[in-house]
Amino acid sequence: MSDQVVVLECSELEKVYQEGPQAVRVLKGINLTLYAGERISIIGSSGSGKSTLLNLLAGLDSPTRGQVSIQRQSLNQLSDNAKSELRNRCMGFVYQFHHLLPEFSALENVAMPLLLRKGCTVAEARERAQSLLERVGLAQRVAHKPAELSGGERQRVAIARALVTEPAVVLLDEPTGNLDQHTAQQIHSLIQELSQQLKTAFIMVTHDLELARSMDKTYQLNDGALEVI
Ligand SMILES: Nc1ncnc2c1ncn2[C@@H]1O[C@H](COP(=O)(O)OP(=O)(O)OP(=O)(O)O)[C@@H](O)[C@H]1O
Repeated sequence: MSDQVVVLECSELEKVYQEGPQAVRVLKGINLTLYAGERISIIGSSGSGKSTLLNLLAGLDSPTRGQVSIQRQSLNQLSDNAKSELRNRCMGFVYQFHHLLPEFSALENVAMPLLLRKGCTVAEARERAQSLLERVGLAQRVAHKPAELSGGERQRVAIARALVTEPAVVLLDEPTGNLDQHTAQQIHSLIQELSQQLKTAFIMVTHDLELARSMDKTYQLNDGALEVI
């Protein structure tokens, strides 16, 4: 990598789910280093632990063993509030389902992460949201509510919302998984274009091998271990 600043690191990450008397060891010692601007994808069969891994990397769940650091800050040492603050400051999220707030317009949904920050005025948040929506091709849709948008447009709004805070890393969990093939292809192109233009690091979980291969590095999660393929 040309830029060697580490934005996210995990070491010996393990996750065991207790299913009644049975322990299910889903992740068995994952090591990963992500550099500023690096774009990686993670593939793996259903149930291999991809969502579990993303949740741990985001600090939304705690590992059984091992640790995750975001910008050199170990999540194990942070309170839930501090983790939320770190997520808002450093991370963006795109899920298979858009999770937009139905009663708010596209512009308001995209501005929301900035409005949750101290020190950002409503005018600044709206201006930045407008600019992001233009960037994802939705200049004509800013006032529409989620129900008034197509599936692809809603996913574009979700991508704009993930990027509006200029996060160090964006986590994407099956971003094209809920779209028809043609729309998935358009969102695929948008993610490729934005991820190449921005300095943001991307971690994308996908079943789409072509999309996975468009990232800098592709990992496979297999039997609890992560390997580059
Ligand atoms: N909260 C939980 N309690 C117990 N087991 C869980 C829990 N969450 C996930 N699992 C189990 O852990 C394994 C990994 O699940 P996970 O959702 O991470 O897989 P995945 O690779 O994201 O799958 P998919 O591609 O189908 O979304 C599965 O066997 C699942 O049943």
